[in-house]
This record gives sequence, C-alpha cells and structure tokens, in this order.
Amino acid sequence: MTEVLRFEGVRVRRGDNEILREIDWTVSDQDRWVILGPNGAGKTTLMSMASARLHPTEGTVTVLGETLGDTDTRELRVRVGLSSAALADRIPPHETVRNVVMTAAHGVTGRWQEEYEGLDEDRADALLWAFGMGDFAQREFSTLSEGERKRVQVARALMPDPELLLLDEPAAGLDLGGREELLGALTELAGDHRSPAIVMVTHHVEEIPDGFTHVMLLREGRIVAAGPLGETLTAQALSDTYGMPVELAASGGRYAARRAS
Ligand SMILES: Nc1ncnc2c1ncn2[C@@H]1O[C@H](COP(=O)(O)OP(=O)(O)OP(=O)(O)O)[C@@H](O)[C@H]1O
Repeated sequence: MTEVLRFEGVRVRRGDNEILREIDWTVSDQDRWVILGPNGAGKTTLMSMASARLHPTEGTVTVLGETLGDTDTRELRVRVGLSSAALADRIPPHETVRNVVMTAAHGVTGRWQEEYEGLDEDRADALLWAFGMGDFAQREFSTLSEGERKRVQVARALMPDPELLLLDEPAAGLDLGGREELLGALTELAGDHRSPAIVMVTHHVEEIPDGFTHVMLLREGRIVAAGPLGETLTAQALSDTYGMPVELAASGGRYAARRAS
C-alpha cells in the first residue's frame, strides 16, 4: 500500500479567517474518498492543496511523496488528475472536446504548440467513449450541456494516467440520468485496482458511487469525522456536520439522506 496524500497539522488562514484547521489525513493508493460538508466548510481549499495548487499556512502537505514547498509543483500537478469548476472555467470555449481531454497530457487547458502523438488522440477518444462522450470529440466545448461538460472534465482528469484523481463536485448540475451514468462510470473506476486513488467532493450522499471506501466530514474548517465509509457515515455524524437532525438510509451500496422529522 502506497501513501498518496498526507496532511499533518494543516491550517489555512486568510486574514482573520481560519478556512481549515487541525487537518490530519492520509490517503493510500487503493482508497476512494468522498468529502462532504456544508457550503464554505473548506472542501475546495482541501482539494487545492491535494492538487498542489495551494500551500498550507501551517503544517505539512505531502502529495505523491513530495512535500509542498520543497518541490516543483508544476511537475507534481501533471501527476494529479483534477476536475473542478475553476479548471473548467479556464478552458477556451472554442476548443474541441477531444483537445480539452488531450491537452491534459501536458497540463494545459488549450491546444497551442505542444506535440501530441496518435496514441494521445487514441487515449483521449477511449476516455471520451468510456464516459459516453465519444460522439462529441469534434464539438466545441462551449456548445456542450452542463452534464456533458462534467463528463468531459472527468475524462480529461484521467488523460495523464494520474496517480491521484481529484473530482470536485463532478455530478453537480446533472439530471438524474446523467448523474446515474456518471456514478456508474465512477463505480467501475473505483472497483478497478489499476485505478488511481480517488478523492471526490460532493454535496449529496446520493452521489457517493458504490465502491467508495472512505469519507471525510468537514464543518467550518474542521474534520467532524473521517474513516471507512460504512462505519463513519452515520446519521449522527451527518447531523453534527450539518447542524440539524439527519436521517440516513443505505441500500445496495448507495445512500440517501433527509432532515429527520
Ligand atoms: N482567498 C480567500 N480569502 C478569504 N476567504 C476565502 C478565500 N478562499 C476561500 N475563502 C473562504 O474559505 C471558506 C472555505 O471555502 P471553500 O471554497 O474551500 O469551501 P467549500 O466547502 O468548497 O464550499 P462550497 O461547498 O460552497 O463550494 C469560505 O468561507 C470561503 O469564503
């Protein structure tokens, strides 16, 4: 088992605002983590450090064996697959869907003067087919629906064959069919031992793919609970995280939550 992420005593401060505090967390290569927590809890900030895009104010973050602050983060970022709204915003609108996926091999968002091989194109197409987007390879990214964009972003995140895959709200904005298709693809990915470690942020327990192994619950920058999914994701832990009584149901590897009456 190889450790892919280690956070030790991590704190992130912006002015007087403590965005994250006392974060101790390790992720191993076969782990599939889901991060849950209310708006503003610090989930995206956590992902920014995991993707080597932000350094902690205090403490140590080690990504794929490299400690942030002591390493070339540009090289490190190519080893981490990331799908996030912030990254999607940087994609040139007229770029083709195939190029949106393929350019991840060079860690860039738009095609310019980089050299690509036929193999890169084949890999981008195979990933697009795996996420039900094979027919869209030549379309302009800006013409896609929200759900189609989300699927392209996950395919893009996998393009560089990353050692760590980070998905920040990959199912946000998807309709029921789109969500279920994406979750099906993520369940397959999670169950394949060749897949990288996965960390996924979501707002809804309904979006946790079957096969995910661990959960972290964040509230106001602190970890409420973190550990194996089956024993950590409880109605009590969710109630503590969201500050209201929550009922949780589990069936067939999937979850559903609502306010307790
Ligand atoms: N550069 C910054 N300066 C000041 N405050 C910031 C900065 N970046 C983030 N924050 C604050 O840090 C807190 C955590 O933000 P973050 O985006 O990590 O939360 P989140 O859990 O991802 O939220 P959401 O679910 O709404 O996406 C928020 O209150 C946000 O306003």
